[in-house]
Amino acid sequence: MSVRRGGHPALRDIGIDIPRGAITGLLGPSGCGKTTLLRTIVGTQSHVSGQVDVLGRPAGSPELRGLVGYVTQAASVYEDLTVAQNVHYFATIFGTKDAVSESIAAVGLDDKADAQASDLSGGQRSRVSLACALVSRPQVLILDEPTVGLDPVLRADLWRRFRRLADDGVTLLVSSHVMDEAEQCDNLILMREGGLVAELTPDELRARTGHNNLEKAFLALIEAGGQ
Ligand SMILES: Nc1ncnc2c1ncn2[C@@H]1O[C@H](COP(=O)(O)OP(=O)(O)OP(=O)(O)O)[C@@H](O)[C@H]1O
Repeated sequence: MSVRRGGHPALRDIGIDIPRGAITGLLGPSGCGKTTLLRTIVGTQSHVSGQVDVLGRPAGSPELRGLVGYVTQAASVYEDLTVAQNVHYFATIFGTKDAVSESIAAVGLDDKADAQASDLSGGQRSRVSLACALVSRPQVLILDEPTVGLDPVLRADLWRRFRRLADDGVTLLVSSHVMDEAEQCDNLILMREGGLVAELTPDELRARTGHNNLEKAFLALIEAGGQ
């Protein structure tokens, strides 16, 4: 599929398969089209040509709403509500009020459940957004740079939670700038300037480039034009 944004091509002839129950990392330089690709899969992107199917249905189909969770790059929370009220709001929409506590616990915010969102740090707000996405118990979780602004301990903790979700059968697609996070992924989609550079595992990336360090491997692949 291809996407035009602002009259210019933002994605060009992308053809990928994202495996179920695994963590797929989406990596590439700023502006290469990562968010556009995520929005296309969620079904919120206009000017898409070609075909995008999610769980066997066209992206954005009404039946997919509770099945696909999306956490945008900027935390989207209601500042005048508490953490619990934010998550409860989405639980009400999806009919999953029994999942409120487990979703707040899953992002490590139990002790902040009654705090007003406006009083939280940036990293805590991001985690509220994630809890709101988890509360529908989605089968597919689309995360746009979910660990930006988080300290290394919290980052490692979130990646452990992502792994547990994948082990439970959830399909995760996670965009990142940080190549050490690529290490945590089962599969990698590497992009550049709206195009697909490669679709491979971290080990395949190392083998193809001869670099053990994934950052160096990615740069080598980019310089070689994805060949
Ligand atoms: N609202 C918009 N209108 C027009 N063009 C846009 C819009 N948003 C993004 N673009 C363009 O689409 C292309 C892809 O942007 P996108 O946000 O998908 O990149 P990205 O890889 O997610 O970047 P980053 O890592 O910086 O978030 C860029 O060339 C950008 O200028």
